[in-house]
Amino acid sequence: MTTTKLQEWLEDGGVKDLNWLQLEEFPDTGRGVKTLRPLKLNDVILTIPGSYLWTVDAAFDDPILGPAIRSIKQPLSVEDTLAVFLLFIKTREEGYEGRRAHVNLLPSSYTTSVFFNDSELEVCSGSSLYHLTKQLKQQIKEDYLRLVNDLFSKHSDLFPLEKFTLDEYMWTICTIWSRGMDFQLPGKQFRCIAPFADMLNHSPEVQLCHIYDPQLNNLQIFAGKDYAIGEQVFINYGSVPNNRLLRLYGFILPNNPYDSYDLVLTTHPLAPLYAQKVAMLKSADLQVNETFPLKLTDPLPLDVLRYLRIQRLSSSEISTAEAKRGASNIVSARNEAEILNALIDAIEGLLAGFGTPLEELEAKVDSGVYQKGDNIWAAALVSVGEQRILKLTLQKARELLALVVCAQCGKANEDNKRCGRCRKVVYCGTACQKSHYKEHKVICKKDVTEGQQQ
Ligand SMILES: C[S@@+](CC[C@H](N)C(=O)[O-])C[C@H]1O[C@@H](n2cnc3c(N)ncnc32)[C@H](O)[C@@H]1O
Repeated sequence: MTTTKLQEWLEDGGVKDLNWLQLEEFPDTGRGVKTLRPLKLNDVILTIPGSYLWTVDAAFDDPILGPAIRSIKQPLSVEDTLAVFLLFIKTREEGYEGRRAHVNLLPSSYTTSVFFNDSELEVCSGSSLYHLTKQLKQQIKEDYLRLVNDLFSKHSDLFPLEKFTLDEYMWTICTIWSRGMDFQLPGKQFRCIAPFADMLNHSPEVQLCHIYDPQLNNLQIFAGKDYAIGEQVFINYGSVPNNRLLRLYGFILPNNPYDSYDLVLTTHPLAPLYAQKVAMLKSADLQVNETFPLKLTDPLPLDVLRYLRIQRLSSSEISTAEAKRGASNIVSARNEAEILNALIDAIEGLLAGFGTPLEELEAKVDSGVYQKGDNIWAAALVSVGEQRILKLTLQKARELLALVVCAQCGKANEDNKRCGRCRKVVYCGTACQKSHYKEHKVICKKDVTEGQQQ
């Protein structure tokens, strides 16, 4: 794979040790970087000077592009500034040899979910990926039209519309999503694309090993583990779930340990005691519009319960000590039953919204109906991952509800007592316990047996 021009440009800028790194096609990850020497954990592999990065500042400092993007009344977003910068360089016929050498090495197409056709996307209908992808496709069109209106049409010499097409804009946005590196610097977010470093693929098995140093103004890549000669070198893109991997990077990791489902909770301003509850949420470190990642390892986080407990406080519960403490524990049996029933209804609704149910999708994936690596296979696995998490959340919510409401009559009393044997259900009294015995004994016995076998 010829990287000579890019290499020469970077070496002119003082980048060292590039001759130890080589681009190569790898079976599972596609093109990546191979090391031609052994590396030890934390060895510096690559240092790219700040002036070689694609950044908002570099776009603004460009003598031709800068004045045009500075002239816009409504400033461009970071993403759009980088997109215009990349497209501008891509369409230049002279000058910018180094940056153009980099652009020429970028993939010509992407497999991020916005490029999926309808039947590929339909496989994961109901998932958060499905909804977000539809929104993003629309958003990209709107952003492109705004750029045409605010920038391209005003500087047609720099941005000829036959080259600055919607398809090119979409390609550029996906370039930024899949290759951009984000860093939290004191007081600001910093986003860049680093030539050559952007050829490194992701592995969750290496340590985080890319940093931007604002003092030295450079980007450094370290070895995230020990490598032998000829091995592929990876960086770690972070704890990214499959729905996000497919949306931003166009690939997934089977059995991804970071899979999650983003549960969005909001409270309507017309809800009773709204102002007081918003204040209570705030003092409990929660926002009124919050997104909670439900994870395989924690499918029902305490913060979801705290949010819902506060949201559903009655006027008499709002001044209780537990509510004031941030509702980490049950506020009242009534409140707990209400929030768990609401949560169960909501999760059942979400699961019913998936076009293909979990069991059917799992069977299809296992039987090889979908070719491994295809878009449709990746979409199916995202749906499987999200549905598995939601089912775990549902199970957890049902288990908690069974510890609050009488298994026979459904009453949520403070003094309901647990079944002395399995301790997984509660009763409001012996009458209910006796009436429920026939039904309960099957599970009660089963749970005790399972417990003994473990
Ligand atoms: C920063 S670029 C890495 C270099 C890229 N493979 C290339 O050829 O230019 C990120 C892209 O690499 C691919 N990629 C990275 N890590 C991967 C992995 N573990 N499995 C499959 N594809 C991966 C995805 O297409 C992703 O969008």
